Amino acid sequence: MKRVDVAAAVLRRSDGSVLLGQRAEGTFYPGYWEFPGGKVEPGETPAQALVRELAEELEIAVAPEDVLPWVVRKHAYAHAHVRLHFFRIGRWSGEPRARVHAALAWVKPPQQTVAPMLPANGPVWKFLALSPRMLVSGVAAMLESGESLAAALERQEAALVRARALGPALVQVREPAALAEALVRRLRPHLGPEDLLVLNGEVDAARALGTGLHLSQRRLESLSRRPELPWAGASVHEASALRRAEALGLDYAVVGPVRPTRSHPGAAALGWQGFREIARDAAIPVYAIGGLGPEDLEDARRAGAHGVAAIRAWWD
Ligand SMILES: Nc1nc2c([nH]c(=O)n2[C@H]2C[C@H](O)[C@@H](COP(=O)(O)OP(=O)(O)OP(=O)(O)O)O2)c(=O)[nH]1
Repeated sequence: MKRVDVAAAVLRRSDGSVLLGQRAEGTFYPGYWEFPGGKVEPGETPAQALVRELAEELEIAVAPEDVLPWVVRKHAYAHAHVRLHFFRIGRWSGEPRARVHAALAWVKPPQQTVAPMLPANGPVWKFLALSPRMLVSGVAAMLESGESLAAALERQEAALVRARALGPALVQVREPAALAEALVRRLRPHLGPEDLLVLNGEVDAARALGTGLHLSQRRLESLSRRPELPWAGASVHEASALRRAEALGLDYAVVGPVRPTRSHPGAAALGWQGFREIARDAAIPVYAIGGLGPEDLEDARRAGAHGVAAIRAWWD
């Protein structure tokens, strides 16, 4: 079977909408919607191919440093096995024009207002609903340092309100069961349809609370199937665990620690280079964690991250 490398762009405007193109008559899968891009030519890197394709297909110019690696998906079509290198681009010059597509549309995830999408793109569209900001809760740690439950919940609530001022949030509740429930009850009134809660705990508890699920690397390694919940992700510390999260079809992974942290003092920090090596060619979005805050988002994206997960940065 022929193997083809393809580079595709998630061009995102500041309102969150993403550009899709409809494939023209006379091509493979005519009428289907895709992310702009095309085949990688011999001698090109996928990022170089994308800059060329975007100039040819849309007449826009993108600087190489604005082409940010995101996820790599494999798909077996009847005509070829494709490896799709998706990049995120938030800055370009020129107004996109349909030079090869039948139509162009700006669509705001998660609503998919155009259809059908190319078969390989379903999971990718789902990933676009994930916020770049994950807040990891810390109520148990606050109680350990002598704070009252009321004060700890109050701080978590205030942290969520601050984070949401920047856009939708993904909240990971990482607490013993009784605290988790109290925290979910406290945070939920602040959440809108674009926010997402995941429980670091048991599948049944997540189902009962109506949240997604976050797995530790140890729990990830004990599973042979994806938990049946709409959203599920995992923390991983090495590439082999990331491969497992991908194989189970999880929606995201969290990789770290990037910097030394107070919550995991013994763990060796990866640094951005170590993070980059683990996250390279990941099939699912990867959050960077470990001594990071919202101000690290730009560096994280350059290293291939979907976003930043933070604990203390939000509530300190
Ligand atoms: N550009 C793009 N291609 C995608 C996406 N999803 C997806 O499965 N693909 C597949 C479809 C094609 O097999 C391949 C893209 O190839 P292409 O558009 O350069 O070329 P093509 O097969 O239509 O035609 P040609 O260049 O051989 O004339 O990747 C996507 O979102 N964007």
